[in-house]
Amino acid sequence: MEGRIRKRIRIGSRDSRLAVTQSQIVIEAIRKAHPELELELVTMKTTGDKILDKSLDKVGGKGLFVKELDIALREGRIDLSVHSLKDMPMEIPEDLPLIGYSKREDPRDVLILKDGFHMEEECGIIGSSSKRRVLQLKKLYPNLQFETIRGNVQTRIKKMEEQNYNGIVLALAGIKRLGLESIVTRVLSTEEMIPAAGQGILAIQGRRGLDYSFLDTFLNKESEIISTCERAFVTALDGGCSSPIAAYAQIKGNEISLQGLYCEEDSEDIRIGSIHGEVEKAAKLGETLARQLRSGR
Ligand SMILES: NCc1[nH]cc(CCC(=O)O)c1CC(=O)O
Repeated sequence: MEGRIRKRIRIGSRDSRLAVTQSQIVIEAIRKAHPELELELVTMKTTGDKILDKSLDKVGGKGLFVKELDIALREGRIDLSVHSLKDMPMEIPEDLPLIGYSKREDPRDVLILKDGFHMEEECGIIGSSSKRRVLQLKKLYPNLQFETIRGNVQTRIKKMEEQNYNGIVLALAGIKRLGLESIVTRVLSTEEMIPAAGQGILAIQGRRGLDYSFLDTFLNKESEIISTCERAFVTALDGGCSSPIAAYAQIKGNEISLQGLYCEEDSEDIRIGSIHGEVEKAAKLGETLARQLRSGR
């Protein structure tokens, strides 16, 4: 043996600041557990990053933020990719399985308001292109109007400051990872605003056949169960990432509870419900709640 074998691992990421920060969290965790590995970050723009002038619903297609990374993974240009679970399509290609999940960061959404604007004012424009967020905020603040806003977190904050928006809604997880907590006006509780399935969780995607045991200390079993439950709910409702669906699962001991929200496309009929049971039944619980909400119970 000629000294220490250096194994190089290339980690693929979108090139937004949040995506890179998230990938660095994973890189640091691997580095700590396996200092012998050589880790390289490979960033790339995805279709979803390139098309900024349209609402995602209009662009259509699923997995707009993952396709380029999938191709790089398949071609062996990267060895794993780091994603926000929330952005992952429900169907994952068989040859590019999800290897595992991070511990969940705070799953709540936050309001970021322009200086001097208060939600109770008679009117105001909130920028959001998420039907899930708009539906739930309309209930809380019927006085407000909503307009689509696109771009990564940085871009949206800038658009709010420079354009005709009085505020925006973002995930606290991303804001925290970027160290931007100081711009948050109000944190919305998970009852006021049920989060998106997977919000706050990072998913690691790999190539079938590769050994990912170097990730073992990073991966979180609870997040895997939570993902199973929340994504079973979304899948059973046939929803992609732009459908008005919310799902939030929590584990306590051997019990898992799931809060779900579902709204038939282009209707105002918001259905909210919850279910709980043993963690072993995570997928079944998600499917059952989906069926109950869809049938109107
Ligand atoms: N769709 C973009 C996206 N994907 C994941 C997050 C936040 C981080 C997370 O949920 O882990 C964000 C930004 C946002 O919604 O504010």
